[in-house]
Amino acid sequence: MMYRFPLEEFKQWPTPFYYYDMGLLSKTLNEINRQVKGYPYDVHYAIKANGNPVILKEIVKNGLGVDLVSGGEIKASLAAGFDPGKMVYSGVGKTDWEINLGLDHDIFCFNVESVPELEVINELAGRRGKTAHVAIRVNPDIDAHTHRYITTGTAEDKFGINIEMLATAVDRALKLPHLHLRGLHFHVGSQITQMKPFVMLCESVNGLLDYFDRHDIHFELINVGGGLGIDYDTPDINPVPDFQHFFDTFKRHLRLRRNQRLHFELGRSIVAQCGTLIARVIYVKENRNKKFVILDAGMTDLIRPALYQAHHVIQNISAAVDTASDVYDVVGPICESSDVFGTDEKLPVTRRGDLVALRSAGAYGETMASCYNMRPLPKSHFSR
Ligand SMILES: Cc1ncc(COP(=O)(O)O)c(C=O)c1O
Ligand SMILES: N[C@@H](CCCC[NH3+])C(=O)O
Repeated sequence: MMYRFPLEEFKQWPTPFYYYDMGLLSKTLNEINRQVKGYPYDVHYAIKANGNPVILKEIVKNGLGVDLVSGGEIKASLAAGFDPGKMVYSGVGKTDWEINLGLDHDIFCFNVESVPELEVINELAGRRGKTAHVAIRVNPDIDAHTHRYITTGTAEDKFGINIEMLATAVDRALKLPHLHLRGLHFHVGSQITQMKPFVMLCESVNGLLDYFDRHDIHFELINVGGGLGIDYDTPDINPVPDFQHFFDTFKRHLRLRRNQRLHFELGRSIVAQCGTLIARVIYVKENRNKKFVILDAGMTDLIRPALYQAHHVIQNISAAVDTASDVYDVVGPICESSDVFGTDEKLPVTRRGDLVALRSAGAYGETMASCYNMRPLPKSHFSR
């Protein structure tokens, strides 16, 4: 059965806009908390997936920490009420002002991606008379087999420190006077739907912990990043991702040491399914071989299809259930040939003024919107 949107309300709001099902977000967060209860696990929300203040408030309320990648994200998470004692900050190119902002707020941990960054954080912490808490981001060289633009954990990617250079980096971190090394950080990629890459990650972590144990180096935490994928094809069948399978993988395969905590940084799996981009049909036009549905939303509102050839389920939510169907390319109004949401989409016969839903758009939708073609940013609305 098709998800029921509040159509009468939608008719009154200017399009395009993001609509968030807050009940689903709450259910998703409850499920995460249920799965980690009783385990030494800390879950951080990767705010890059969605920084909408209303969404953030709900996540704060559910007690999660936050995973950051910029000074702007530090500011947004402070404004939303996240506890700095639960803030972790990754990124290959942290600038001085961003590091200083993190230091001023005594964030829980900088996930450091290079030896030069270790040196800079040490120097900036020293100048403030502080100790910076750090974890070293390891590039585990695991291919998560997702789209090549969203793999992060292979040796060719810019992220983290290669395993063969790790011992030297750890040694350096332990010697720098204004750093406290909390542990190791990993992240293998995004939209991962098979558990195999996570099992491989656990095996890699186990091997490294054995190695450091032998050298009498012990870590208080391991951070395995995020990456759990969602069901883009059938969002109504799997509105809440399979967190049980995900956390069980780590419970079964990762050999945590005594008093060691396991950190996670989940983005997409928390917010993707609760968000939908709602657009209005401006025109339906026929060319020689194609019929086009032209929406008032484009790649500026949701860039994932143009950037990663991603597909979001497209639904005409105005059409009556028994309407005859036709086949269309669904496109936006932007002056780019890649501004296409779907080709050969079977939809009910569609007319100017109909409302169209682009599903599973809660993650990397609103946060990646741009003003290209001098368009305004999309607005947002929330379920009651
Ligand atoms: C370091 C780090 N942590 C967490 C995430 C969140 O990933 P996801 O949204 O796939 O859970 C990302 C993005 O891929 C990341 O780069
Ligand atoms: N923005 C990407 C994922 C990248 C995640 C950040 N490393 C997406 O929409 O799928």
